[in-house]
Amino acid sequence: MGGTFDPVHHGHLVAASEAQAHFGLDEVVFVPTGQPWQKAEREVTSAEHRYLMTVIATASNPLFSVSRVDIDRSGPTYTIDTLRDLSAAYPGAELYFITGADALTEIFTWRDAGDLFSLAHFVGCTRPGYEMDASSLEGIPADRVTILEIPALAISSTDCRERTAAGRPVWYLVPDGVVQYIAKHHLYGSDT
Ligand SMILES: Nc1ncnc2c1ncn2[C@@H]1O[C@H](COP(=O)(O)OP(=O)(O)OP(=O)(O)O)[C@@H](O)[C@H]1O
Ligand SMILES: O=C(O)c1ccc[n+]([C@@H]2O[C@H](COP(=O)([O-])O)[C@@H](O)[C@H]2O)c1
Repeated sequence: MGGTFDPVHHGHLVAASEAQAHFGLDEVVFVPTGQPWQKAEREVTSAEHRYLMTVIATASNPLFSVSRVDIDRSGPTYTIDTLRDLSAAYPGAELYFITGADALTEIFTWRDAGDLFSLAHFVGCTRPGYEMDASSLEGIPADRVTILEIPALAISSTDCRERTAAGRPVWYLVPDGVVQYIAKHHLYGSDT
């Protein structure tokens, strides 16, 4: 599952769990972005903080792991590179790239988009507030994409950051350890 995870929240974790169960995946690898070039206009928290929060959030699930491939590669993060690196790390594995339906509808703006579908099956998880326009998926080979209906959790990293900055709680929106990590490192303008 690719994401900026700034911070990781329960919407991400539920999407990963549902995809794992639906496809019977052996493992879900969370891949925090290094430099999310389509978010270049905004400030993104350091990759190490985002990586560590993702490790904390996933630590209790034996089927979840976190990869550093995107944060250890310099330059903008492109999924084509992510998938090539993961193919090399997991030779012979059948890869599923899990993302939100909102991100999937943008896939033809991604680098080398036409080459992505030979490397992985794409899973777009439904997300409250995002109506899926089926026509945006027309260019994807039908056998390489699945829209997966998941329990609706209207949580976003943006809202978690804004709540923290305003001194409002993010308990139960993100895992407990992530709440504590945010406070310990004074992320997102938290003052405790
Ligand atoms: N509540 C959610 N339900 C389903 N999918 C989600 C949810 N939140 C995020 N995703 C998906 O997870 C992937 C990684 O998300 P990302 O790290 O960008 O989080 P975000 O909450 O969308 O962040 P931000 O608000 O900072 O843009 C994206 O493909 C996104 O669509
Ligand atoms: O490959 C690209 O050009 C590309 C452009 C935008 C987003 N992505 C990937 O889409 C995933 C979700 O991204 P984001 O920014 O919504 O967290 C993440 O794995 C990104 O690396 C990939």
